[in-house]
Amino acid sequence: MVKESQKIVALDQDIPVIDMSQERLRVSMQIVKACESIGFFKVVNHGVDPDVISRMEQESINFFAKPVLEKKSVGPVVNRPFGYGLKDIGLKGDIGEVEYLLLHTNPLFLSQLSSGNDSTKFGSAVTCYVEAVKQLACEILDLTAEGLRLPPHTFSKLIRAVDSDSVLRFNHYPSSDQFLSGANLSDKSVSLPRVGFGEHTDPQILTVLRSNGVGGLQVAFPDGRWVSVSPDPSVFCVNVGDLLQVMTNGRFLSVRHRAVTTGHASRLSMAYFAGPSVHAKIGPLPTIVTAADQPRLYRTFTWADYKKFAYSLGLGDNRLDIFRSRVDEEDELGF
Ligand SMILES: C=C1C[C@]23C[C@@]1(O)CC[C@H]2[C@@]12CC[C@H](O)[C@@](C)(C(=O)O1)[C@H]2[C@@H]3C(=O)O
Ligand SMILES: O=C(O)CCC(=O)C(=O)O
Ligand SMILES: [Fe+2]
Repeated sequence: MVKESQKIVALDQDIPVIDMSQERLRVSMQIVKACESIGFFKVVNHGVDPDVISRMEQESINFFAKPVLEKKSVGPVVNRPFGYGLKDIGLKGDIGEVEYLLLHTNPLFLSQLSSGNDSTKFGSAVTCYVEAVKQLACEILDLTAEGLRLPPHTFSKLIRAVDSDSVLRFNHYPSSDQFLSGANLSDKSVSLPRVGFGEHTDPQILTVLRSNGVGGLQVAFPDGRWVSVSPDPSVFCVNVGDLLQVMTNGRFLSVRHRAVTTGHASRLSMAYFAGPSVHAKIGPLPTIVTAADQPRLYRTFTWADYKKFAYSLGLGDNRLDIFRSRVDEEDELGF
């Protein structure tokens, strides 16, 4: 159950909606402003083919409608956290009213993807969707770099790397008649809303999320308000991840967010987490540190180090603080 202190006090009129069909300079300035002030925004006129989206949505509806045993057998067989999950999030005992499918987006993995009889259709829908959202993520990152007056591919080159460690996640928050714990609304002990996906930040560079028309996503504003994002299947929600906060030396905010479920209808979300190669060295960009005349806030680390540490913690724990620079530390990054 969501605690009293964590309840929503605002709806999303304060969330920036960025029209990507505007003049490029304007879009890039709006993106930078949104990343600095909240770390979250919506994009419209994003150019992603609606057929690619609706095909992916239909395939994920079909997937979650299957019996649990079949969902668990989605292949190729991989270790947790990948594959189908029911309520368990991560490796540290976090749970939520959610079932999900977590896939690595490496093309070799996607080419082997199988999900029962409809494997080819499912695999091809995923491949097309990943290609489209990756393209969108790279475009947004290029605009971001331009807005910060950095070389245009500063961030997107990390995502375009052949060994980029990007993942795709499908989340299904069932309606109360399908609650995963077996409870239903006629049971007076069931308190609503319930936590679907607990409060957290996304560890990667950038997240591009699309949902059906059912709400549930909430973002924490810097002033302490939790803002409920109104659902719109035609937009993509974009949020800054931990690595982008580090690379911008804290200028951009990796926003805390969560998903709650009211049980009125089932929510389906699909999130693409754009990440670098596990070997990539991540640290504050020297130009940003110098230009802003700011002390360097974070050390340099590899994405592999960061992920390993993230998985040793719970969902809502602060991961970034441990990577803060010590005062006596030199800037050792040759980025
Ligand atoms: C508890 C955890 C689950 C998570 C990895 C983590 O250690 C902390 C972040 C979680 C998160 C949030 C964004 C993505 O959904 C995810 C796949 C990711 O990369 O970081 C999940 C991880 C997960 O569910 O395995
Ligand atoms: O389902 C949602 O809207 C949010 C999911 C989320 O934050 C995540 O998968 O990391
Ligand atoms: Fe998230």
